[in-house]
Amino acid sequence: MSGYIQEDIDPEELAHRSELASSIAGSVRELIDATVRTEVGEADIAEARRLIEAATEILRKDQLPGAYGIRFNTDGTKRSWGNAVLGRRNPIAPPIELHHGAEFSWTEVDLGAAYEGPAGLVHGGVLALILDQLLGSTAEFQGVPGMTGTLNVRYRSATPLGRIRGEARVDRVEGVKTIVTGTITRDGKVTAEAEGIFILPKWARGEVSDVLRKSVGEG
Ligand SMILES: CCCCCCCCCCCCCC(=O)SCCNC(=O)CCNC(=O)[C@H](O)C(C)(C)COP(=O)(O)OP(=O)(O)OC[C@H]1O[C@@H](n2cnc3c(N)ncnc32)[C@H](O)[C@@H]1OP(=O)(O)O
Repeated sequence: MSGYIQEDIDPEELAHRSELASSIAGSVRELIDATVRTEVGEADIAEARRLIEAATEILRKDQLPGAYGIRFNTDGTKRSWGNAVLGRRNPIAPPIELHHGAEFSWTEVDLGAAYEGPAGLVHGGVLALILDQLLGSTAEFQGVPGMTGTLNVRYRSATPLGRIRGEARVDRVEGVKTIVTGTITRDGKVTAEAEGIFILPKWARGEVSDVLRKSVGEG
């Protein structure tokens, strides 16, 4: 599959690049929040736009030809820095950091003004986005990965903006299908429940390498 890239980068250099990726994305994330919440007038907006356009021009000096893809390094690590949920170089990613235990996987993340749907509440699509990745990565970590075939989300109660917790576990495996369940909680209360069916795609069946099958890495 194209988009899966093998690289050989010295771990120290990789750590440095990782730091750079997190720092630039963090700055832009801050900018997004500031943009959503700004009350400044026309002159300040014009000045901010000038500076943002100058920054964009600097970043455009050296660009990938397309999306970031998924990159494996010879040290066994994997990077999905462009991922819309996990990507450490992607400012529209919340970003969530996943933790994997033997029984379940979890994440905790602060969702601020940029993730609003109804007033003061997290957008339902954002919760579905997070659940999709969390459940999919849980299947991947357990060695039974797949593409999302179906994702059902039940929104039990509104989720106020702020710190949420997501948890997921593999419920069962049926051939090429992995059924994963999960929840979103806010202040200890379950606000959304999900069940996902993750299906090993045809192109990966029979030939999926161990590195791809259990290759959870950093976002
Ligand atoms: C190593 C691979 C890694 C993959 C990526 C890991 C990312 C990890 C991160 C993840 C987070 C990010 C996640 C993302 O963002 S993934 C991006 C969003 N998802 C997609 O783009 C998926 C698009 N769809 C497809 O690629 C194929 O249709 C898939 C792969 C889903 C099925 O393929 P195919 O159509 O060829 O399957 P089959 O005909 O052999 O049927 C096989 C079995 O599956 C049953 N079935 C079929 N379709 C569905 C369905 N929609 N719901 C429920 N069940 C379904 C079917 O009845 C049969 O069951 P049974 O009769 O045997 O009981």
